[in-house]
Amino acid sequence: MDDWYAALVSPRLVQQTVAAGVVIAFLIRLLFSLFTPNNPRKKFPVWATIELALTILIVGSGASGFPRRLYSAVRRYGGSLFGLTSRHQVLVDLGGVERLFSQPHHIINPEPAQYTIATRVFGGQDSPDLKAKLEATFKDVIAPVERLFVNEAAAAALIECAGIPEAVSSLVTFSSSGANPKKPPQRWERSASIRLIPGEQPAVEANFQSLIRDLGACIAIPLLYGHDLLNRYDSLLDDLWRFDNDLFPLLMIGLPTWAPFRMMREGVAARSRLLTEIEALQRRIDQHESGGIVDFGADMSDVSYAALGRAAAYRTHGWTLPQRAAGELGILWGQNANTQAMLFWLLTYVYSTPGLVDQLREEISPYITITTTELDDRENGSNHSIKENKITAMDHAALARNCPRLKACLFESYRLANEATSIRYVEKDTTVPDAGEHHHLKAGTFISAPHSVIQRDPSVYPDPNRFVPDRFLEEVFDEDGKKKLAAKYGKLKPWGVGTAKCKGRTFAEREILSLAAAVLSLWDVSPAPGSRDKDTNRPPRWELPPMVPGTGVKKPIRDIRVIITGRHSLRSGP
Ligand code: HEM
Repeated sequence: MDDWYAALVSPRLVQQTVAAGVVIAFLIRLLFSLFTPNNPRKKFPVWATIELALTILIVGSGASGFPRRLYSAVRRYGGSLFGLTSRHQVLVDLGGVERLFSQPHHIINPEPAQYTIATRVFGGQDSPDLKAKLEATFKDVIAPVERLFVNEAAAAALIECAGIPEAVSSLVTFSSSGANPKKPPQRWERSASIRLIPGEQPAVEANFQSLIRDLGACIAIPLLYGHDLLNRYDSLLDDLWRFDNDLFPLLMIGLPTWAPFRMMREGVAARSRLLTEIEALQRRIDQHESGGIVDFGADMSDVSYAALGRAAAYRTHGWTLPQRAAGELGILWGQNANTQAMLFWLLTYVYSTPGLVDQLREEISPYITITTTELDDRENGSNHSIKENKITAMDHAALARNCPRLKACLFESYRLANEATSIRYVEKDTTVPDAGEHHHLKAGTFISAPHSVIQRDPSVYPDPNRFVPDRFLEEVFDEDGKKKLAAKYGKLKPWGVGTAKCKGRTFAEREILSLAAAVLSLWDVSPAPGSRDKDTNRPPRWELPPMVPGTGVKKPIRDIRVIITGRHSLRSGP
């Protein structure tokens, strides 16, 4: 794992990129000081996105040397503040960032950054009308999401009815002799390029990222919008990931939607399908809420109160259906883009770390009940029976409460793959204390806090490129004074900070822990043999592909091909 990371971030490449970056930054500063346009709707400038990315590259991971010294010399402020202009400052590991970002919105405001993404990426039409509506509605559309996905009791209830045991029991549908005609592939299997491997016990080869990501999304989306949307909109998952992987980053760096290349064209087409379908859903919600006839007779009974509450707020403030669709695309994306990617990384790290799967299985086994049944497989042309394992009960609350090792694995996955950033707008002149210094920020400044800059800093996390979950484990005392292990976030901030901290965090963490625990309990996953393994006849080894920046969580540069079989120790057990 270290080798590929080292290759990816070779010092020469970093130096060249940084040198180019500093030159570009200078030009940006010059251009923007000369032609500072009016920014009446307080939008986060495109150049600030680039400045943020460059700062992470130059200052992140404990980087030192010439590029950092040069950048430090030309920046506007000092201490933890990096940035060339008074319009944007990047706060790097600022001690009081939580306090600063917890100030009321009339001083430090998250809404302008949200408006920027809503219009630059999610398809909202930039206009004084939409800006005014978002300002008036911001709190009312966030509150129902917070009530459902952050509140402990609500998030716990949501996970209980998510159908995780059933879904994970059929993570892959196979029989020993081929696809079972009575069991059509599950929705999440469709884009995983599944290949059945004949043999005594069934096995499949699959693209692990696609499979896990789509499994997570199939669990999560109905909890927000009901089952009908997923059933009715056949290409929902493909469109969502194309939008997330391809279009989102291009639009964030300011490319126009008419840019003449395939990635943009297909990304824009995926986004228009998403917006059309979400708009139709919003119409159905209104019909359902007003007691009228619902289009297609769609079942709206399981649409969440978060979706209904948001729809009510939109109606109150006069949002048009296309405006609502852009607002909802933001939530659909926010619910899935990071959560499902983190689930994939967690499982990949765990399966690829020798000995860890057994440790975790021991930790989670008291909270998951598995039933094994013997299936006669003769109807598929086989002359023996196969064993099928199913989860028949799960204690989700105990998994979240009593499994520190599993949680530590998740925290370590956040550290390696998560790239949370909080962006705010300074509405009133503000003083920022910073280790004895005080910086004075003027109203009209954007401030960004990239929380990931310390995540690979060796002075904070020794041996930073290795997956070492124990670094998040601490000994604590329980109520009876007994020592026990607990997983602690420490300096990690995967959910951002302050008033606009993630409004899905409780649910997201529980979804990931429960799904990961269920997959680990039922399935063995190993790397599929590559062409090199076939040539040399050696057993395949895990090789994690390089990571590239994503839209909140890093992405593997290519999918990982794996072999999935029912858990061996359950098959061969008594
Ligand atoms: C592992 C999964 C997730 C991660 C790492 C994550 C991370 C984040 C981060 C970093 C922010 C920005 C916070 C800031 O500006 O300080 C954010 C905002 C937000 N997230 Fe999440 N998120 C996840 C899952 C979810 C889920 C499942 C939902 C549910 C719908 C959700 C809803 C939101 C919302 C609504 C906001 C905007 C909050 C506001 O403006 O007040 N997120 N998330």
